[in-house]
Amino acid sequence: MKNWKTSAEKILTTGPVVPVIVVNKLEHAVPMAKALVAGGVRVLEVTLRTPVAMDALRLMIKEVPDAIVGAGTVINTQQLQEVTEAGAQFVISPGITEPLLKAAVEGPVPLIPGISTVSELMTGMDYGLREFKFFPAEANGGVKALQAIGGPFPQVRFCPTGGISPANYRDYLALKSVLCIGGSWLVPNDALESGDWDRITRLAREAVAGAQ
Ligand SMILES: O=C(O)C(=O)C[C@H](O)[C@H](O)COP(=O)(O)O
Repeated sequence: MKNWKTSAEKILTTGPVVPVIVVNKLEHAVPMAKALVAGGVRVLEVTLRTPVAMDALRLMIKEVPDAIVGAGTVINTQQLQEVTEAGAQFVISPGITEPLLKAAVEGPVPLIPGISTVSELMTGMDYGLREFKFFPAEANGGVKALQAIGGPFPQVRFCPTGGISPANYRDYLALKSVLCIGGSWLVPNDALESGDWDRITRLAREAVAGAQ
């Protein structure tokens, strides 16, 4: 059923934190990705929320081969096709739709869809998926909610995202069902704007070190 070139599990077990990246200026893309890799963070989620996102994705894939670059905020099959053609190594969506699931399981790139209810989780499992984003993690009840939702499904694994910070990410990582967490704090917009790549490397390094 799935012809994925790599597994979602492999992507989500590469490191404990996945930066959720919003790129506003194309020239930020490569130095930012290099700064994250220098800090020990290799799996990078580029959200399709800005006009330059697709170009940023392509550029990071080409220029930063040590990174594992995926697309985030993929919400329909057209975007899925576009990011697949661009060479995205994984795809993350904030929610789950059957057209997206159907297209993804027939395609080559692992999809990690967002779920926030048991029913959404079961829909994804119907398509053979075992790894999910839990979104929006904090607003949806946080660690307690995730524990309860995952309870009946011991084989399922999560990447909680949404409202996670250096103050609470360890609480999520402590759960057996959590492979990694996603967060935007690793790539602050003001650091991008001021070209403070060292700060991004530092944030990445601290996040990885703190997870151990
Ligand atoms: O763009 C997407 O597809 C999303 O799902 C949204 C992100 O997960 C949040 O924007 C995470 O942001 P923070 O809560 O600031 O860490």
